[in-house]
Amino acid sequence: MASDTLLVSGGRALRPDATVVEADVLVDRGDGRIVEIGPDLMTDRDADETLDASGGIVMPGLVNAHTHAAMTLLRGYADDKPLDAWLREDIWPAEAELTAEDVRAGTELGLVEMIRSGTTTFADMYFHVPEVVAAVDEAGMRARVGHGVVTVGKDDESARADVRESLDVAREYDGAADGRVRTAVMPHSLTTVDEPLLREAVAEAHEDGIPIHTHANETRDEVDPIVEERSERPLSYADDVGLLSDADFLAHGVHVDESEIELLAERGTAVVHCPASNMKLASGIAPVQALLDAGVTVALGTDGAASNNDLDLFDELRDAAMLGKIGADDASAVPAEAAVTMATEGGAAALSLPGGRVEVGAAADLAVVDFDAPHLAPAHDPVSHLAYAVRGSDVRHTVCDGRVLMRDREVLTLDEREVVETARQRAVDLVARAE
Ligand SMILES: N[C@@H](CCSC[C@H]1O[C@@H](n2cnc3c(=O)[nH]cnc32)[C@H](O)[C@@H]1O)C(=O)O
Ligand SMILES: [Zn+2]
Repeated sequence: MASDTLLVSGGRALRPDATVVEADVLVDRGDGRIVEIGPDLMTDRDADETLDASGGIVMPGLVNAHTHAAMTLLRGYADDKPLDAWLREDIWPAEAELTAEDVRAGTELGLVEMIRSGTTTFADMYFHVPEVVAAVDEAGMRARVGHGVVTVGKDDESARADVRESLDVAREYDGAADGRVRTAVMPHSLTTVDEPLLREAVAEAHEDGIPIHTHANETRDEVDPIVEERSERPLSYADDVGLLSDADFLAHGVHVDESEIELLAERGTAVVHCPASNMKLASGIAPVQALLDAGVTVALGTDGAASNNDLDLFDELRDAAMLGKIGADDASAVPAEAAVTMATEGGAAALSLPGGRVEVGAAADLAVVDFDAPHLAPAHDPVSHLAYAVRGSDVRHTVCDGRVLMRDREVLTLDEREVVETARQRAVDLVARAE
């Protein structure tokens, strides 16, 4: 029996087989693991800390497997443009003005938003990574973080410095925040990092057991030049560069053909589907059901708040199920259970991080979702609701690594008001500098 316990009592637990059972969940706060799941485990008095889950569903904390958290500062700054113009005309010029303090403030805003919508774990590609790590440490979340590398348009020296920084921070911060922070080397994409440096970065990272995370096959404009120049598909090029290992994970995978889907399945490389970003930038529709059918690990991501425009993964769940059906021209494609699995277990698997399952021995990363709201009545099938009707604001408590990050909708680890105010101010100043 654990000596330092958190009891999540009175709710119904979503099990890995997608069944829902009336059960308390007992957590060892010492090692951050689930020690027991079952009815009436102990009285509230016997536990060191309790969370009331009555009327709610205890599910794995959601995993946002691809985002740029600090981009909350650019939420609503530039909309209604395709990827390339959006990045070059608006986003990159604004990002050039970002300071380390801005990244800290924007990241904290993103983390507050994620905690409030039941996300415990995320992957972040940005810069000023030490600030991102400090924010994750303070917030109590779990993350795989990295420095995004762009080499196009840079002289050789600054291109090399960008690669160096990505490798250096990945080595330095792996295992930070009591092990809740892991890292990856993050070349921005197959077209924004030149081949020789891409090869170097991948080889060095893998030599040290560090995974690669990159944007891949996001738009047709990005795929076509690779096909023209190399007479091969982008993921065949990626494979040749060595970045399709089973620890690596790719964002988007919108324009992948059958040969690329097969390649992903063979290599064990995960894809992070970002349906809202793909719709907003009109990037296309990822063949999610085909990826699942082939056995590819599929996770979900919001992408940055400037292309979404929020970090609520429940929106992503719903969008993934909806868009998956339109994409496959089949209403049975990407069913509710598959969407929920992508947002939880799929995410944890893609990022090679603990969590994603409510089961004994698993990391105590949990979201308790209130089912009292009118839009969740009646509840014929809780899994259906999680995919199609629940909103992030229905999350009552969020727990990561056995620690309560939000209780009764109050974030405990960050000062929500202060975080929002600071981010607002910094965003205003940032935009003024960029214009
Ligand atoms: N060190 C790099 C920064 C790369 S961070 C990752 C980048 O990805 C950008 N980004 C955000 N969303 C997307 C997307 O959907 N596709 C491609 N890039 C994106 C984001 O704005 C950020 O510039 C530099 O010197 O520019
Ligand atoms: Zn992205």
